[in-house]
Amino acid sequence: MLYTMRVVRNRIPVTVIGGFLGAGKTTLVNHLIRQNPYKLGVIVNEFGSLGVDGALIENLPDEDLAELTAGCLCCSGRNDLIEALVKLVSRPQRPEYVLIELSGLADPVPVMQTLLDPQVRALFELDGLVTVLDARNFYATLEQNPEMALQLAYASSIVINKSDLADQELLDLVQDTSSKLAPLAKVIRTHHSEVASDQVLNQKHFSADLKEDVLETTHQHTAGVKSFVLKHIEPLDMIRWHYFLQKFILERPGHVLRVKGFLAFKDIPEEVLFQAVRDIFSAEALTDPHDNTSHLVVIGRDLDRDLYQAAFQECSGEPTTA
Ligand SMILES: Nc1nc2c(ncn2[C@@H]2O[C@H](COP(=O)(O)OP(=O)(O)OP(=O)(O)O)[C@@H](O)[C@H]2O)c(=O)[nH]1
Repeated sequence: MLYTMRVVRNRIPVTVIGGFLGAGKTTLVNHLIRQNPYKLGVIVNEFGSLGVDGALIENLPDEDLAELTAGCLCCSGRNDLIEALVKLVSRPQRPEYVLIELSGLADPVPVMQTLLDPQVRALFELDGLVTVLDARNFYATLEQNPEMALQLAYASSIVINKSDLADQELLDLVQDTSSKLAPLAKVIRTHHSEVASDQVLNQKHFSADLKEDVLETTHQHTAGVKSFVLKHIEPLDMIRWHYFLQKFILERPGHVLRVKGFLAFKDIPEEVLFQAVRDIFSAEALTDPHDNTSHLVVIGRDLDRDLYQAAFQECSGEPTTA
């Protein structure tokens, strides 16, 4: 089974904005709208039916804003989100770029998984997850809600906000901890979510433009989340790779949170950009050659790096008959 997909051009990029309650997500959305880098469509999700966050979005025509107030996107499911996305792009003046602001308690994973779904990817391209942090309350939030550490693992950019309310020492500590929890992310410090749009939008975190430095990520371990890089210089055997994918990634969604990297296969000329968010994965044939070796960044909990490296080494060699 060759499961690669061609890169579809002209998909509308989507950036998901997450972060703890009150961290500065709406402030960031407004700041991005003010900069006007693209014609933006915004989807706002919140728990209550009042649509408060929607009302807080400024300077955006009503038709470019979709409010999902029926429940938390991570619980109410993908259909509401897909409907909102389709509605935004069905307008004569369709947006060039879509922002999704999650509710402060939402798990970003179901939303990212929806955006990685092949049908959704026909029209939209997940660009990245921006996680906004309130620097002053960071450690208290993390202590009271350790699951937040896992949410950071998926971030492509971290905005350490409210720097006006924290001293230098605390900001350094928050930066250090958050980069360990989010080894794939770029970290930006600011106040009032004042971030230049080109620092968080169009980062292509989920596309074939994967930045090389990501692959140099070293082994880190904080709050149970660790990351490491698997490398293989021999081309992989497709059947053995499928076994590895099944056993070491897809069957371990509670442990393997995020995988990203390049794969080179025997007898297949194009290399592949592989991405997984828990048990949802995608693989795209690269149009430009990489270096014809395989590298995967793996982020997860309670993972044995040596076991993973040994199993990944097994992915070359003769096809198994099992
Ligand atoms: N002092 C200070 N206040 C800020 C900063 N950024 C945002 N705020 C304020 O913090 C409050 C919450 O900001 P929002 O942007 O609404 O936060 P949010 O993450 O969207 O909040 P929820 O939707 O409730 O999760 C607002 O009163 C903002 O004006 C900052 O850097 N410094």
